[in-house]
Amino acid sequence: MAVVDRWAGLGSALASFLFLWSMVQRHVPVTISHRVATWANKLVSYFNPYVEITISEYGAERFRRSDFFLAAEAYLSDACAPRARKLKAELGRDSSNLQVSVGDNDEVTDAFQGATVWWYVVKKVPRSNVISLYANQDDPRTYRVVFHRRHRDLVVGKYLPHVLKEGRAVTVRNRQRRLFTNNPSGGGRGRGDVWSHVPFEHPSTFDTLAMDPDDKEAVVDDLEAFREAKDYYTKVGKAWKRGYLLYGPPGTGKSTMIAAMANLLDYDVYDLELTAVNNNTDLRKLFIETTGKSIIVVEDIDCSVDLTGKRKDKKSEREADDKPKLPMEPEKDEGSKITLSGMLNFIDGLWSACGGERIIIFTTNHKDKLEPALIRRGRMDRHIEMSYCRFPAFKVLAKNYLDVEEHELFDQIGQLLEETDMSPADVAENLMSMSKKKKRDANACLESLAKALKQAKEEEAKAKVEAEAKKKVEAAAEAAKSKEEDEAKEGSG
Ligand SMILES: Nc1ncnc2c1ncn2[C@@H]1O[C@H](COP(=O)(O)OP(=O)(O)OP(=O)(O)O)[C@@H](O)[C@H]1O
Ligand SMILES: [Mg+2]
Repeated sequence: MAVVDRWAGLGSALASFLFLWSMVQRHVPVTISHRVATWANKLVSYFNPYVEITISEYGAERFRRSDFFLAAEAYLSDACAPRARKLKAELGRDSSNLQVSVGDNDEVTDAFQGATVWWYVVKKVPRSNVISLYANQDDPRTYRVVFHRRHRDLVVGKYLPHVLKEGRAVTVRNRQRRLFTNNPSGGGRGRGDVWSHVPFEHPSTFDTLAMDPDDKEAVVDDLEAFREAKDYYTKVGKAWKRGYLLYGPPGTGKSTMIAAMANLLDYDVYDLELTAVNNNTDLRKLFIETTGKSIIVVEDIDCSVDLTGKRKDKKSEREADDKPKLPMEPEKDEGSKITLSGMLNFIDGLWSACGGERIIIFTTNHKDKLEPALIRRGRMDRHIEMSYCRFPAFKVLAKNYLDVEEHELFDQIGQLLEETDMSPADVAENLMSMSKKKKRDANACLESLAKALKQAKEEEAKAKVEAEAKKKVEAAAEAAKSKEEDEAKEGSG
């Protein structure tokens, strides 16, 4: 501790000064003691050639850790941790590598363009009767950066920006991507509690996603263009975000595609459960608490809440209120009160521009049930249809599941897939079926698929015949009824 040794003498002088100072404070009026304090500061800085900058863990936004503090922490762990004596070890990205950072109350030295900089990590211990407002349960920490005053311009103008840039780069490198889900509204203890998260570890990629190759390429191009388009969005005056509507029958790969998107872009995923959000204000809070480089997903948007924008019939509401309630039945007010306008605000209101680099995805099985305002272009910029498995998509699945690119059954299966609607999930299930020897065998799996397709085709044809027959019976009954009515009219006339 070179700095501290050199100024040890000054330390004891300061201790005597502080004693005298406490006496002065007790007996001298406030204005005079304030002046003495100012002179004392000037005196110390005259003799002390070292300058100190502090970086607090919680800045002006008391509930959120300061970006600069986090960058400094990452920078120190990467560049300076090897020289520190007290280290903290944590699991990093993918839980496979170890992250080492500088321990509390330790000191590390860094060199930058001929200047030496000392970093001190100081933990602030709160007074015992103070209730902490910080989101994190740990006591807040502060970095003290100490350097000679002749390096002031270098440190402020170049070194600290370098720390910020490098620290951010290290954070991105070590980032463990996360899958967030919202906690029920009102259940959290503070702002930091609105989302819970687990590591995001879905293996899906666009290579393993079965869909038409041209459509797939178009989606990948669109995502990559979005990622690079920060300047473009600024130029045209648009918030840097993009909306996707994924629609199609169950098991066609909508959720799988979201995971592939997150893996392609290296983004976090926020899975928003709308039924757990009480009202528009809570919805906005949730949005504010998301970070950039993320995908916000609302699955099955048509089933989540009533977003038709229509007011409910007053009479039916009153009737519902009059019905006797079970003891455990929640009060009506406890339900979700998210409105269409709240949802539209969520997608493209002023708040939605905060942070930038966000993708919002809605999924649905019934696109036609959605309020057109919710999914108009500009809100949901791209509508992607995920449909039943056809031959090109099947080839991807056969390659993934069986490692087979050509097979004598391919023609037959291709033909059947054009004539029958089977979801990729069902096709995949058949490709995973085991042969009698409990070993995955390509021939057996493809035969099982062909058999399932033939069966599905027969069932479809049977259902069609039955539906037509039912239609005919209904039409005949209708005709007989109207004939009877006509005869009755004639009789009475
Ligand atoms: N296009 C696809 N490519 C690869 N695998 C698929 C595809 N579609 C479905 N699967 C497989 O089927 C399973 C179910 O698919 P997924 O959950 O993505 O369907 P979904 O469209 O989201 O269905 P739902 O509408 O019921 O939510 C996945 O785990 C995946 O293994
Ligand atoms: Mg799904």
